[in-house]
Amino acid sequence: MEECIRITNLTKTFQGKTALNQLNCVVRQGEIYGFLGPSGAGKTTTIKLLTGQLSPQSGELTVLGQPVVCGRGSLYSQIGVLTDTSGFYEKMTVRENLRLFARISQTSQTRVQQVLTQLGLADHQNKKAEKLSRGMKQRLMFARAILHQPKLLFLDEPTANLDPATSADVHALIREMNRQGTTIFLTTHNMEEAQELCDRVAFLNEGHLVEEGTPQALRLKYAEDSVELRYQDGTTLRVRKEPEAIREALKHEGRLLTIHSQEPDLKTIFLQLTGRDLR
Ligand SMILES: Nc1ncnc2c1ncn2[C@@H]1O[C@H](COP(=O)(O)OP(=O)(O)OP(=O)(O)O)[C@@H](O)[C@H]1O
Repeated sequence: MEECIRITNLTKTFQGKTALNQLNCVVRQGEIYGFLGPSGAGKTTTIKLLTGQLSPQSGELTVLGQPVVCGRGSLYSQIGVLTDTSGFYEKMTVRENLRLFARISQTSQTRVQQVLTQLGLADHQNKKAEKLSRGMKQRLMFARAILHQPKLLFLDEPTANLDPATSADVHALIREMNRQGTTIFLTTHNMEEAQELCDRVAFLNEGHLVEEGTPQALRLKYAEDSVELRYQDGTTLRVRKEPEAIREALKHEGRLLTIHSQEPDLKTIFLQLTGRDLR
């Protein structure tokens, strides 16, 4: 699979304080890559560096085959960014906002109608942006970010402060965009979100990348080396995850109901690796 993002030995400091320290990672084209870490880990800083809004102290960044140069906008026609500071004009309607952004990004006006429909905004297109619910505002920001059909979309905490139903809608949108070929670089501290959505995840802690892999591979890697057997009479047995131990346990008189492998969730793995919770 082709590379979409390459980060090599990236270091960023703010007034002498290290935010990112010798970071390395590769995002492949077509994947949903989750960049996970607690508050202050350096997630937003990484997005700003990758989108040329900050320059690093050292290291190299390549996005869609081009070296990233701070302040140079040559990538902007191919990437979309959604952060909590992504804006729109409150006093303009949904449609007017998108028509304006379409003009700025030299996107056809027919695309506006397409995006309004795709994001379920068509029925709200004549509403002023300030009158939208939080979930609909998030959709409008998404609409703005994907209007020009970017190959790569950066989503900085796309479901922060959204209720579960709206978050589920946003997840569906992310999946849909990804199905249509957009690579997604997503930051979150919501581990369930990451587990459900991401093809691969990276754990960031205090500016270091401490682990990376598919959610399933990580769960297996950090799985306890024991299984739990549950019998109809209510007995449970925990034995080593080895054929001999399991065979022995199967000799138990009661009728076996289930065998569970003890796989931790991403939150537990992060805690185990860093001693920190993901808040
Ligand atoms: N412009 C800045 N000036 C000084 N320090 C900064 C600046 N931007 C970020 N930092 C510091 O860099 C570190 C990483 O911040 P960053 O915003 O990237 O974290 P984050 O993982 O995105 O956190 P959150 O989940 O809260 O958004 C923090 O210690 C933050 O205080």
